[in-house]
Amino acid sequence: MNSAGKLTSSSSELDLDRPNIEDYLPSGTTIQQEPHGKLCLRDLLNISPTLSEAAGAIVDDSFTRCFKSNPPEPWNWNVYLFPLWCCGVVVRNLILYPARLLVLTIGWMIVISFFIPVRFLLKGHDKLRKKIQRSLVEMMCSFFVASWTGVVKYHGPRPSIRPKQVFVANHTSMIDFIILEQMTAFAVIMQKHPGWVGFLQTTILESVGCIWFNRSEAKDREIVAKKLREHVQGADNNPLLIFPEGTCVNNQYTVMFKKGAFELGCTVCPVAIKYNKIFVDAFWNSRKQSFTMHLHQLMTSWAVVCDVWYLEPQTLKPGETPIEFAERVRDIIAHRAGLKKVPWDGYLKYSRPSPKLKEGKQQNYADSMLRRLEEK
Ligand SMILES: O=P(O)(O)OC[C@H](O)CO
Repeated sequence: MNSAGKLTSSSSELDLDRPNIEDYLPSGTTIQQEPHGKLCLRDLLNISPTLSEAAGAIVDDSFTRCFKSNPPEPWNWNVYLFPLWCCGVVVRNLILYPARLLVLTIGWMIVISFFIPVRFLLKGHDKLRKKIQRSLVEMMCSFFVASWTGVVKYHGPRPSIRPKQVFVANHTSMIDFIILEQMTAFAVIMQKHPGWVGFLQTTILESVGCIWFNRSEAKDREIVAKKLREHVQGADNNPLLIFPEGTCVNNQYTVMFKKGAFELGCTVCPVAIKYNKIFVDAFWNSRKQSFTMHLHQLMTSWAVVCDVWYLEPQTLKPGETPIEFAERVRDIIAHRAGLKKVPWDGYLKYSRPSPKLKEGKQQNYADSMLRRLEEK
């Protein structure tokens, strides 16, 4: 790449990474709109863009922003709205929640009472057993969606079982998987969880070909890569679903896609998921709450509203690398779901930045300084 090209790409990366300092300034004004005669924090930040960037990185950075929950806007602030809000709290917690819990329990009882006999009695009839298990998993997910009064609009053709294709979606919560699974019994690649979720993974979900791994184990990653290659070769296997961000992002941003799904030599079918935060924020902030508490939050809200788009399948273009392919698909999903792209690896949530990444950032910064000096 020539130096002009390099400067352009680092410039766009810096743009993606630019902090929202204006969010932290008094409302109604921007850095550019200075009130006359009064010296404020804004004036100080205006002295130099570098200082403004540094201050931005201290108060807020694009990585942290990807994982920030969005608390609901308060609307109970006057004398007639407050009693209405109180009624809502009572209805949601004392009427809707128990009713939804009952629906979920009944649903579970139905699924399990069919699942166990099917698993043991249809041992010699693989095709029929797989078909029934697929329907039971879809049914189980439908009960989950009903338990939060999920209002899900699906756009585009429903996925069908075809060999050598992989579905990739942006990731906000484990409920993404439930929402997609109620329509199609995907074989999903996911982090192994403890507790009841882990139990579900290793019993019911394994029956549809789901693959679990521990992202901190390098050995697990190799095994998963091998299992993935085997899975896509099987003509009868359920369609593969991967969340290439590898972690939950707050549905306003999208972090880098891991290249694993894009080097399998398969057709990649992008799926964009956008939640409407009108009643509840569907982002699962796993550092702050367990999945059980996340579900409780959804089940005590009025409804979970979201749109799902099955987008046009994509194939690797001649001369394109898997990383470029991943980036192209990320563009398509980000555009459809209205997500802002940031140049971060989501796994940084769990590990320190590598020297390579730090050097890359330093290089970008040096390039931007050089550019500014050249402009002078
Ligand atoms: O947001 P994380 O990184 O805890 O990921 C949670 C789950 O593994 C998502 O499927």
